[in-house]
This record gives sequence, C-alpha cells and structure tokens, in this order.
Amino acid sequence: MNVSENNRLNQYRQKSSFKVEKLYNVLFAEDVASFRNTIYEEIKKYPILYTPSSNENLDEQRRLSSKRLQILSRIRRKFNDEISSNEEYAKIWFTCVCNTDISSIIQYIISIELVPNAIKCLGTERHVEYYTKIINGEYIGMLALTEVGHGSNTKQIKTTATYDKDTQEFVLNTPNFEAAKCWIGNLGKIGTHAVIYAQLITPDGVNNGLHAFIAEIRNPKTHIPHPNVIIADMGEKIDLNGIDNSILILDQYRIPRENLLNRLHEVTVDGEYVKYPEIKNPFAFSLGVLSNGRILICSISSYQISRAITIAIRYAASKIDHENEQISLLEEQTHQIQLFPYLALAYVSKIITDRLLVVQKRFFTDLIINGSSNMSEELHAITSAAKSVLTWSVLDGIRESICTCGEFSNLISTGLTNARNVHDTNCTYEGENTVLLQQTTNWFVKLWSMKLQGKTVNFPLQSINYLNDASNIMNETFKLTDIDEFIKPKNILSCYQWLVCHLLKRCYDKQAHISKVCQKSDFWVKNDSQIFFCKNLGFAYIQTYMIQETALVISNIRDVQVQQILNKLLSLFGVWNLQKHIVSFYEGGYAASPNFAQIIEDSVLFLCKDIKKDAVCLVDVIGPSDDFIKSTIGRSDGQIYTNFRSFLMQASGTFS
Ligand SMILES: Cc1cc2nc3c(=O)[nH]c(=O)nc-3n(C[C@H](O)[C@H](O)[C@H](O)COP(=O)(O)OP(=O)(O)OC[C@H]3O[C@@H](n4cnc5c(N)ncnc54)[C@H](O)[C@@H]3O)c2cc1C
Repeated sequence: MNVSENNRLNQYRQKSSFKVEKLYNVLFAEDVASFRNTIYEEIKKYPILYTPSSNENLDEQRRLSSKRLQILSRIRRKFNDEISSNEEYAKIWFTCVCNTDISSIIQYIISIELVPNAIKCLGTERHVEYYTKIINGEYIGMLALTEVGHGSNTKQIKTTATYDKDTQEFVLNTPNFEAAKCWIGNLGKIGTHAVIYAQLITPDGVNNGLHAFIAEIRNPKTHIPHPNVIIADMGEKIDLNGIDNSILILDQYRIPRENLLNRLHEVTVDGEYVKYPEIKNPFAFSLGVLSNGRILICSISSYQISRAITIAIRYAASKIDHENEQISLLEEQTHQIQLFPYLALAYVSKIITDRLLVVQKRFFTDLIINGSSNMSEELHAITSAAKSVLTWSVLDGIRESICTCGEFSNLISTGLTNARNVHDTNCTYEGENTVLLQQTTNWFVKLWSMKLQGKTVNFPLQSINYLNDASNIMNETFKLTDIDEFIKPKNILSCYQWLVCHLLKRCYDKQAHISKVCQKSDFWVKNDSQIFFCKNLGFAYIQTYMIQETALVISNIRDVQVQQILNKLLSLFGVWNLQKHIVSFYEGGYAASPNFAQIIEDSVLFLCKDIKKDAVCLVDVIGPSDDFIKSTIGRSDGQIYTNFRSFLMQASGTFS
C-alpha cells in the first residue's frame, strides 16, 4: 500500500519570516554550540535514554529508569568540569537532559541536583564525601521531607531526631504512620542516602525545630536496607512509574552525630545546641535548597509545552480542513486561538527559565562563597510564583494540544495524553502550587506596607521595583487606539505594571478590612483574601516579570527578523493573559470605554493570524528533534498517516 502525502509543513516553512538557524542559535546558546552538539551526540549513543517504554510491567519500568539514571550520571561525570564551572554549560546540559525519559530525569534531579545541593547548602566540609559520591553516582540520593499526614504543612513534621550523648548518635524515629516519610523518589529500589528532615531534640528535652540530616538507609554495595529501616513501595501511579516513590518508616534508627547538616547550627558532643551567629540569614540557605528544584521544574515544564505544541501544530498544519481540501486545519481561527498562545508560552517560558537557571547559579555561588545573598527574598518570590503559574499554564497548553489532535491524542504513540499525565505532578511536588503562590503574595502585601511608610522598594532582580512609582502608575488610564502601538511589549508592560499596583493595593485594603473591621485573626485575613485578590496578584506579578525579562533578552538580539518574531510571540503572550484580567482594568478605572476590551480581542486575533505563517518554523526551533519527539504525528516530515502506518506495522501485537 502506498500512502503518499503532500508535505504541507514545507509549504508553511517557505513562508517563514525568519531564518530557523538564527533563532535556534539565539535560543539554544550559540556560544556553547559545540558543547550542546557534543552532549546531544552523547545522549544519542544510548537509545534507551529516549526510546519510549511500551507495556512494561512496573518492575521493568523501574529497572529501565534506574539504568537510564546510571547512564545520565555517567555522562554528567564525563562533562563534570564544564557543567560545574560555567552557567551556560550547566544550562545547556539540562536542556539536553530534558529530551530523555521523564522518570529518569526526575530521578536524576533528585539524586544529582537536589541532594548534592542540599548537602552543599546546609552541610559543611565533613559532608564532602557524601556530596562527591552522590555526584559521582556511587551513592544514590533522596530527599525525605514529606510525611503521610504532612505535605505543605512542613512545620507539623513529626519525625524526630533525638540526640543520644552516650553514643554520640541521633536516633531517627517515626512516631506513627502519619509521620512516615512519603512519596520519596528513588527510595523503593535504588536510593542509598537520604537527606531526612526531622525535629531535632536535645538531651534537655528541647525540640529545636526542623533540621536536615544525611542518612545511609541502604548498604550501597548490596542495596539491602539497613536494620530498623522499613521501606514500603507506593505502587503504580498514573504515570512516572519509573520513579520508585515509597514510604520510609524509621524505627529508632541511629546515625552518627556528624550526619546533622551543620552549616547553620550544631549539636556538640555533650548535646548542647549551638546556633552560628555569623549566619545572618539562615532562610537564604533553606531557599538555596528549594529554589533550584523549582527552577528545574519550570525548565522541564517549558520543555513539555514545547513538545506538546510542536506535535499539535505539525498535526494541524499537515491535516486538511474537512470543509476545504486546499487548506490545513492550522488556517482555522479556532485552532490558532487554541495553539498559538501556548506556542508563545513555550518561547517565553524557555527564555525565562534559562535566565532563572543562571540567576539561581549566581545566587548559590554568593551563598556558598560569601555566606549570604541579597537575592534570597526576591528569588523566593519569583521562583514560587513562576513554578506555580508556569506549571498550571503548561497544563492548560497540553490540554489544548490534546483537543486539537482529535482522536489521535487518545493513542499513547502520539505522545500527548501521557504528556498531560507526567506533567500533572509538576503542579504538586517541589511545593504545591496554591501554597507556593501564597508565599509570593504574602511577601507583596508586606511591600505595600513599606511603600505606605515612604520606604524605597529596591530588590536586585528588579521584579517589583516599579512599586516606587506606584502613585503615578495607578493614575494612568488607557488611551491607545492603534493595535500596532498597543502590542509593543513596552505598552503591554505598562498595562501589567498598573495591574500589579492596583491588585496589590486592593489586596492590602481587603486584608486591612478583614483584620480591622471584621476583627478576624491572621489566618482568616489571609484565607478570606485569596480568590479575586491574592491569587490574581500572584499571576499578574509573575506575568509582568516574565514580560519584562523576556523583552530585555529580545532587545539584545541583533538579527532583526529574529527580534521581530520573538516580539510578536511576547506580545501574544502578554495580550492573551491580559484578557484574563480584564475585569480588574474596568473595576480599577484603567479602562472606561469598550475600546480596551476590543483592542485586546483584536490584538489576539491579529497576532495569531500574523504568527500563522511562522508557526511551523517556530516549532522546528523550539520542539525536540525527530530523535526525541516520541510521537507518530509530530515528526518534522509532516507525514502523519505514513508515520502512523509504519508505527502500526512495526508494533508488536498489531495483527495478533
Ligand atoms: C510523584 C511525586 C513525587 C514526590 N517526590 C517527593 C520526594 O522525593 N520527596 C518528598 O519529600 N516529597 C515528595 N513528594 C511530595 C510532594 O512534595 C507533596 O505531595 C507536596 O508537598 C504536597 O503535599 P500533600 O500531597 O500532602 O498535599 P497538601 O499539602 O495536603 O495539599 C492538598 C491540597 O490542599 C491545599 N492546601 C494545603 N495547604 C493549604 C493552605 N495553607 N492554603 C490553601 N490550600 C492549601 C493544596 O493546595 C492542595 O490542593 C512527591 C509527590 C509526588 C506526587
């Protein structure tokens, strides 16, 4: 049977307004292009890293995932000097890793990024051996914070670490099932060393609060759990089954005193608890552990939306409209509105997460070398909001991509439905989204109070410094009538800055009202001002930051065509999200006539239509290459039916 298809993707490619290689080099670190290519070639040597699993049982999925983790560790080790010494190399390394199997990426992040990071941030020279052996892949790391009954509410954690001065050991104990460590990645089958968070109790009976310890829970040679350590596998999940998430029960399990990660405090041999006064901001060190994970989740999410949107746009461009054989589904306005705002999200999120990866590395270096960093508060606000808003938006984008692919999206081989399943948990781990967003908005409300006292708001990453000009910003009203003018990023940014100032004042006033007039406690003040107030503010703040930072990156690009297309995507990202805040603009008096709503709608439609001719080339740049796309309908040749047919022909069981 001969199935021949027109290559509609090439027809679109010929109309593109920019050169694919130029945009690719802007986005994927031209400066380190040879390193990028080396890593890609290295990954390609191991098809097991990126070949999708099919129908394996749970045990086999776990085995494959741990094998992939070993290979990733080996490659990481091979390029350790470059990755450790240079932010750009580190960034491009992680970009390449994102193309491999998602379970092993998460296992990699836990063992080789988060755990060594926690040891470096919270530990001292006495923990260097653990750090080195985990980075080298000799030990496999785990992070054990969550308990069965205590997830976001970490203050309630009940695992105890009681110091026994007779033996100079900490006795780790799980007092009841609610206190069992839970969801711990790498624990079920492979993990050897866990950073365990527990309440530290000194011999005087005082509970000194939550502290981190490094504990060997399995023999690294035999992989048999040590006595008094009970591990219970949590079983099959909706996806990510390569990760062996498990429960950990510690039954009076003893570890040496030296295993307390003691950068910020110490327990002496005699059992005295000592805080180090020279550490001015211990919070910054805890943040150092958390922010890295959040940014890596943003980075994975950015990759997930790039992949989903690539599949959906190639499918839409390749498939003919049912009413007119001459045109593709991509010509449909409904398709454009479902897909192009998420294409814009893919680009903006790539630019912003790459930037945050670099900022995070600088923050970390500041912290380790200088013992403090002036970025900590602001970076916490940015990463908490970015992780929440980005992962939620990506979830929406994957869902829209699924919808536009019709019946095909039901098949695992198209790689979309499973993209949604694997992405779902990004909204939960490394900080549950709702709770994280609250942390950002709590900080803001304090800033407004600073402003009212006439203090200057001055933060190094400049994410909110425009608050100093809030009085003028809030007096602005909408006056533009011309779309070309309106969609310029600087004008969109003005709308957002007005929005943040307005929502912040509104939140502050609302909370003051609940507190003073309704006489409610702090809990209810916070609780009763979330919906329509704090939550909207969190979204507006991070969207503003994303636009501001992306505009800055674009302004430094020399190629005019690349600059133009990126500006269009940024404008679409901006106006599309503005639409969701429209009520606030009228409610706050920024807009008075229907013109504002109208110009937003017109701009969205105008930009979608304009971006259409470039959409295929845009996904050629941002999407994974054919080696890594893992989709029968998402390949760059646009031969959706031919590829589907050959998949069927090769799949085991097709004709059984
Ligand atoms: C696949 C997977 C892997 C994981 N890996 C690890 C790991 O390796 N190590 C580890 O320690 N943990 C891990 N976790 C646990 C993860 O970090 C927690 O699930 C997360 O912190 C949320 O905790 P929870 O599930 O108890 O939910 P909860 O915190 O109980 O939240 C449940 C719901 O209540 C809401 N809620 C809670 N508190 C508030 C509040 N104050 N205000 C408003 N709403 C609130 C939340 O928004 C959410 O909707 C993993 C989880 C998953 C799913």
